[in-house]
Amino acid sequence: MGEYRIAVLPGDGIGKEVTKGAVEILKAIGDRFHHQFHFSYGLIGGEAIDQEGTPLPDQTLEMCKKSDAVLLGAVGGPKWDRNPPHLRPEKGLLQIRKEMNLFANLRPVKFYESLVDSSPLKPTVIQNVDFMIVRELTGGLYFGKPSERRVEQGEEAVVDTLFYKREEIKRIIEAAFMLAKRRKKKVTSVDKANVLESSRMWREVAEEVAKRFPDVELEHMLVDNAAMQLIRNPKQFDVIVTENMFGDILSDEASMLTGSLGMLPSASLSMTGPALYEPIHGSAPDLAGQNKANPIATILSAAMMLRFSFGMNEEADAIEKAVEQVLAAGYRTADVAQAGKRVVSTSEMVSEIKAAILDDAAIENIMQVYV
Ligand SMILES: NC(=O)c1ccc[n+]([C@@H]2O[C@H](COP(=O)([O-])OP(=O)(O)OC[C@H]3O[C@@H](n4cnc5c(N)ncnc54)[C@H](O)[C@@H]3O)[C@@H](O)[C@H]2O)c1
Ligand SMILES: CC(C)[C@H](C(=O)O)[C@@H](O)C(=O)O
Ligand SMILES: [Mg+2]
Repeated sequence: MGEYRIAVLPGDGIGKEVTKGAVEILKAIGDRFHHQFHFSYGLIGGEAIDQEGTPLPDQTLEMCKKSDAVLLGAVGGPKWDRNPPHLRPEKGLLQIRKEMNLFANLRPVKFYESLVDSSPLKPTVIQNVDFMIVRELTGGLYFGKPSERRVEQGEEAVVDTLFYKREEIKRIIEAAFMLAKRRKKKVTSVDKANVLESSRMWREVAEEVAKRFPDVELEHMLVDNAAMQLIRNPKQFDVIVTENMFGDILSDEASMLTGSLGMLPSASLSMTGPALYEPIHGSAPDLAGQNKANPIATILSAAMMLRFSFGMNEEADAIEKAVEQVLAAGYRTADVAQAGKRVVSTSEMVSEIKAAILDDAAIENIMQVYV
């Protein structure tokens, strides 16, 4: 029996509700496949500021570094929006990404047939969409220094810095090519090379890396065009690789191809240490505490954890299949609700997915007896 230590950081707002759901699903997987998952909980974000005076307490970071994988909900909320920069919940998230060297953020965008009418886009545009956004996560505008307000010639001014070392660009582009090699063999590198020097180096590095992957096609696309192409013809994409902030924006946009921001999971990987799994959405203060949020993005993030961190493909498949089954049966949280479908709460959706996982196990047991 395998034993795995999972650090859970629920964070703020709906982060708590959706991680609670994903933990329940992991427990069901543990029961069905006979794995021991040990969960330990830590503070991050606004709640950590309130209780410990810092958005990422040392204890939380230590616990995560010692774990086999981390599951995170979301951070942030209006309560902390006027705090100084070092006391913002989002700072805790950026710090944990940096401290754990989680440079590669994988955000898969996958179409679900049963949600075809939940997206505002036409079925012909979104049917069979299946691509991966590879977002650089520990560099770029989010981390460059200086980032400050200052006075220049008596005028109030402000600066943020888009900084990358060549090596940081190289490793994320390599990650994208490695993924593409196992997929449809196409990398779209998204940049703003017509304006930004950082993007011109990005393009140069992409071309160097591409030479080592002759069977993978490389295309460059300017980010403004990419934002448009994602809506015009998303089926053209296989792997998109891009800078931190471009990836943040494009992935929220891409979520609407699946019907909701509440559907998109992610994995943040480092070269060596434990990985972190989180939905791409935020703490949704408008839904917090109401048992209305869609837990599927976090549940699918847990499936990514099983696949990438623990090598459990069958277990990850079981979660993904259960999600598909429950959606196909017509259960919907409010964000993807359609006329004639059954609108359920966060906890009801989790129960349905859990039941589908365990029902399947029951069928398997019966088949083992008779077949
Ligand atoms: N990874 C993170 O922790 C993360 C990501 C994004 C935003 N945030 C933070 O969250 C706070 C709110 O930001 P925002 O409103 O711009 O973004 P958000 O992602 O929290 O919400 C955007 C919209 O999508 C909806 N939504 C998001 N997740 C949903 C879900 N699972 N089910 C149903 N609907 C969902 C929300 O109700 C809202 O209307 C901010 O403090 C922001 O910094 C955190
Ligand atoms: C909360 C914020 C710092 C974060 C980001 O921009 O990376 C979020 O939007 C995300 O996509 O994970
Ligand atoms: Mg974002």
